[in-house]
Amino acid sequence: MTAAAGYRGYQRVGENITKGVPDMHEAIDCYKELKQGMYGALGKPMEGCNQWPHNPPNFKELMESYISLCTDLSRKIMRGIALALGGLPDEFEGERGGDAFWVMRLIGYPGVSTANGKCTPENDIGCGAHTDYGLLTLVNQDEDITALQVRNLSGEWISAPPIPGTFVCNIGDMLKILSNGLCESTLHRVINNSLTYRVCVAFFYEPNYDAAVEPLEVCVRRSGGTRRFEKAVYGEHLVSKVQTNFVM
Ligand SMILES: O=C(O)CCC(=O)C(=O)O
Ligand SMILES: [Fe+2]
Repeated sequence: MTAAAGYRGYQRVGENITKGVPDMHEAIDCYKELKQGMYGALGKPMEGCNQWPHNPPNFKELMESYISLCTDLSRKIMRGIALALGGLPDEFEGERGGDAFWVMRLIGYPGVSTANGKCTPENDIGCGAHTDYGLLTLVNQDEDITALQVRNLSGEWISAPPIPGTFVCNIGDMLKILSNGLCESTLHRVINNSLTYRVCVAFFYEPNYDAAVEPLEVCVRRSGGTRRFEKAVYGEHLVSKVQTNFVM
């Protein structure tokens, strides 16, 4: 994983940083591949090819069909969210999300005994508190380990235990802006206190890379008439986050 590779590929345990603190996880990061020069200077930092392991040989093919299924599912969920917000079903299509960018992280969290060399749980932070950057995240987590926590409105951390056969869906920063705060981008973190290695596949469904994201009129009306957020360019938001996420 290097900046030159468009931040794509494998990162060792401790290489990912959240708010200055190394995270106890390893990961393979993939992003929708951008055609060279497609978004000019805005796209440059994220240009590169995904780095798929050669073993197992069908890995790339399998992940690409997973990405395609997750993209279709996310698009459908976003249509439902658009209706729930009082908008049209295709509110998140066209210039906002018609060419949705995506991110996928295959994450492994060491069990406590290997993470810190001791056998007693020590609350190692697998992934520090953060909000996701885009519209919607589909979190596919190991079914037998509870490690993901979300912060509720009272400021308490509560567990999001895995429910077999389901995804946990996070709302991202861009949906918070578009909905003028009617949807909250929930703060969450991961603490793997189990003795077992935990695997999570997180699929992030994002706006178009160059989308200028601002509160939808219908959401401004429904939330009292005041625009709570300035316009943000998704690609700029992503790059600013990615560039502070790694020690290079
Ligand atoms: O491991 C998890 O359950 C969530 C990971 C996560 O929050 C992220 O990668 O943004
Ligand atoms: Fe997250």
